[in-house]
Amino acid sequence: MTDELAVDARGVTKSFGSLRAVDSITLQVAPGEVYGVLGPNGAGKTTFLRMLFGLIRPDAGSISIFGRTWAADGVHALDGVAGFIESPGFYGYLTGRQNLEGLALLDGGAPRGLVDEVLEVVDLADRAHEKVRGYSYGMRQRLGVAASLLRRPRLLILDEPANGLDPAGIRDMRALVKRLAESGLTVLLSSHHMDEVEEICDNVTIMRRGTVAFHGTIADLRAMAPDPGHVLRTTDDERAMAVAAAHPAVRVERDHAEGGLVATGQQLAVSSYVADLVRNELGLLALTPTRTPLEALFFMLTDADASPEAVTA
Ligand SMILES: Nc1ncnc2c1ncn2[C@@H]1O[C@H](COP(=O)(O)OP(=O)(O)OP(=O)(O)O)[C@@H](O)[C@H]1O
Repeated sequence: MTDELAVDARGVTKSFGSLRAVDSITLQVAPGEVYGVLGPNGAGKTTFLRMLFGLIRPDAGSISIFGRTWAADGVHALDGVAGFIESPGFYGYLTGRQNLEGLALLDGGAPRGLVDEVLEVVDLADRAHEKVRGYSYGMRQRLGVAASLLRRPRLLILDEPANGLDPAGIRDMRALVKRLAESGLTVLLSSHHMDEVEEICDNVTIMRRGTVAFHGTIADLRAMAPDPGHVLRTTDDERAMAVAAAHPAVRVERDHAEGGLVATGQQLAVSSYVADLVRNELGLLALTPTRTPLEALFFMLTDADASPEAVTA
């Protein structure tokens, strides 16, 4: 049954006391796709993933994974699923390889060569003989992925795999997820940074206070994104505002918090405004992009004061 949905979650709800941490989430992940669950801290991402792993039970709704459910299949609902919630734990006094060998033994032993193979996939083969306590946070996260791969999963669930990583660590994790997806694995990951997922995910669900604020493809999301904004510093902001009157496609406002101006509009319109500033003999001290359009949209969708209605592209 290759065309069965990897994840089919419908109306999944979970409350803790009076707090509805996950409120009627419906989400489908097709086999082979990389799916992102995005949201700010406390949006309910981890609670949702914990329900997928059967660590907590939903109060309402249904979850099936490759057609299996907890109700009908018990622990077999997780056949073919691996991953980690929050950070994976390892023995610091053992090497990366020893940790994996120990885990493989607990699972009934791994076929010959599998530990080497997964170390290779996560790019830790040449560091596998070192003790894990000397590993960077990014290396531990990748070892966590290696441990999950020991089960030869069809679906990998990763809770904020790039959280706490430096830019190089984020780049490596992103490259790893891409490689895994190319090998045909289905990946469901959570994140609270748009830029972590926009390059690697096919579909995203953006969560806000337990509910779906957006659901669709990254391309759909890009189409909805607002115009890019630029922080502008000039030698005379007063005159720069006056020049803006001739450029109705560009919105120019004072940045009261940081000083200077913010010019918002399509790239070409902003360029023509800036050229006009130079023609008017205004000195241009800085022109830097503010948030990327997708980041700006993410903040709009998840902002506490934003409209709670879901947007489905
Ligand atoms: N076991 C629990 N008991 C009580 N409240 C909980 C429990 N687990 C989560 N919550 C609350 O549910 C809400 C959603 O938390 P959750 O951890 O799912 O969010 P998240 O999107 O994963 O956030 P983060 O990015 O910070 O991990 C939060 O308000 C959290 O405090």
